[in-house]
Amino acid sequence: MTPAARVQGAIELLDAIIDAARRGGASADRIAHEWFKSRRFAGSGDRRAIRDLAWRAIRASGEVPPSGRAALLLLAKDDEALVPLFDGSTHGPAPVDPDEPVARSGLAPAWLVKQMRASDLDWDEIGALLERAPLDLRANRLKTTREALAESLETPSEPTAARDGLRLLTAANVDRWPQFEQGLFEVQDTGSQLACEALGASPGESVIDLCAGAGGKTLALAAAMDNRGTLLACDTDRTRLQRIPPRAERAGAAIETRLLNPGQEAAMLADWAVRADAVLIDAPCSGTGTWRRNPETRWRLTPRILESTAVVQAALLDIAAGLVRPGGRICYVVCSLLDREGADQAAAFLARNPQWRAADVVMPLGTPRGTGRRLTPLHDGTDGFFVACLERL
Ligand SMILES: C[S@@+](CC[C@H](N)C(=O)[O-])C[C@H]1O[C@@H](n2cnc3c(N)ncnc32)[C@H](O)[C@@H]1O
Repeated sequence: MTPAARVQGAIELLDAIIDAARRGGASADRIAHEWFKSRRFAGSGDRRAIRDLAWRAIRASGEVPPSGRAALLLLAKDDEALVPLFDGSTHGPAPVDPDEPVARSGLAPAWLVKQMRASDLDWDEIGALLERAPLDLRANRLKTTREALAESLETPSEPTAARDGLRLLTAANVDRWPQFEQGLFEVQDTGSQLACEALGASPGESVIDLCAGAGGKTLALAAAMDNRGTLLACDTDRTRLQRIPPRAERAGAAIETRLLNPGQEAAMLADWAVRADAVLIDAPCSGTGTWRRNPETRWRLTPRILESTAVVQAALLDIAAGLVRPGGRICYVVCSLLDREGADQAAAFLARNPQWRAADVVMPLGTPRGTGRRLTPLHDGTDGFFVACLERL
């Protein structure tokens, strides 16, 4: 493809991403995957260039842009090399009309920026949420050590602050590596690894991962527990939960799964009432801490979504409280940097549950926030997280 055709490709891909964001459709990653699948003529260099341009444009536009072309024109304002590629050539974009719309640059929708500023995030912190994320691995201690894994990799890496973590120093397609097939590692952000460590799950315990999704954190808990004790992964999303057994098999991890019906979680976990040593709640949230990976999700959030998610978060905390034995604990985690979803939720839980207290969040990174700790890309080089540890008296 010519450079101009790549720009036109990025415009068309962005149009599909913008449309999905407006309709609440598939994620940008999924759309890009499907888009390239139906355009086999694009070689790997074309794909990389088109994706790179599209993601740069997503990062630059704080609000949903009027069109893919308007988003690319925003990039062209600061990138002189792009302007001559609007050349009207056969597969390239039409020449620029000085009166046509250009997307507005910005970090996020105004209402969201306001919430972030109220959560004490300065402009540098918000800006860092839109930078590129590094690629972190977690060595699977059920099968190897991080030192042995690092030595076996052809790509250079360095240890992270997480117990089993490695950060790759160059980009790589890790899911094609034999070490991945053998279950020697998982791809997992350092912040996510630290959130799992904060639960302090140990061998022999009875542990629930209440919002396990596809099991990213459950696998880390299984490794911490050395497969001894009981580890139950729950979720209300069947498709996600179904991904756990094959992943657990590859990792050699012992994990039970249980699908929950929304609104009936406590009843469906009645056999676990007041029994768990520890419950991890990796609650559904706005995902403001993961914009480095999914920058278009900030176009999808609304105050109403934020409020309804906060209601679910509070309910999950109360459900978890009914599962924990006296002396047991909850680790409440959100990949969000908004206090509404993090520190305020933990504080509200403690206010309505006098038989619970805040415990220290044992973590080598982060800064105190309310009764918990906050990890941010700028301060800690991780995705953004809030983590609180709560203990039943
Ligand atoms: C942040 S994601 C979990 C990610 C997962 N722990 C991981 O590390 O990959 C939040 C999950 O909560 C689940 N969820 C939403 N409402 C729930 C509920 N009422 N009970 C249990 N899980 C719920 C969602 O389906 C989603 O998979």
